[in-house]
Amino acid sequence: MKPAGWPRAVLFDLDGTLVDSAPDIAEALNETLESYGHPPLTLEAVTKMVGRGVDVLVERAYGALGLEIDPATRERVVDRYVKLYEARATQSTVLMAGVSDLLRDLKEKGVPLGVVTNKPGEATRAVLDHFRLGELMAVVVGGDAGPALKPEPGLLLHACEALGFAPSDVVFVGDSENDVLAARAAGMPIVAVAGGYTELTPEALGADAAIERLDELPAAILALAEGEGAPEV
Ligand SMILES: O=C(O)COP(=O)(O)O
Ligand SMILES: [Mg+2]
Repeated sequence: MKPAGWPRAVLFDLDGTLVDSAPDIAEALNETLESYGHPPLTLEAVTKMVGRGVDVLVERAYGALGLEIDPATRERVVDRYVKLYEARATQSTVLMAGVSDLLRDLKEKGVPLGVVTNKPGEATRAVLDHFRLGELMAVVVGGDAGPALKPEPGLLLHACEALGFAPSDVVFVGDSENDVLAARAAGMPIVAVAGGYTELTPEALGADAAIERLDELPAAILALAEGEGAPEV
């Protein structure tokens, strides 16, 4: 049983958790590939490449096309991709089901909220502001904030520090193995939500709680606060 007022804050992953951003990511990535004379990838293929940050996205795209990429070229390709993505980050992107209600509900209950994503900060803020979610966030940490990307714990620890709360008092909500590993390494409780950009089920991700939809989050948090562990898988 956790003390009253637990958790002190809730942090969310972005891509595949709060927003379905894969269509804009795929479009910007394909524009980038085309500008270098390479063929496009399908939305389905790109969706599975999202979540480890922009360097890995570009590496995976080149790998899928059977192309080698040296570090200097990758840097140039990543720069172009980031520019193209920033220019269209909110064209086809939509909120995941239940996001607005959930965030406003948590906010009304006085729970500070934040976003911790591997997506670079500028595009992250543009997406959040487009959906008027930026104003709900006490902290927003993007992939270029300084610390190593998830699955390393640094971005999450950075957010907890900014909020002034111990990691064990802050719940993280994400869609991928990356998020689970980062939270574990940071010492944070983690809730995995289905419908994101992994082929694994939320149960298989090994989180403290697994939910099908975001509107199940308050109940999952309550169960964690009451000391109910993750269901056996
Ligand atoms: O890979 C990315 O750029 C972002 O992914 P995330 O929001 O799931 O961390
Ligand atoms: Mg994600």
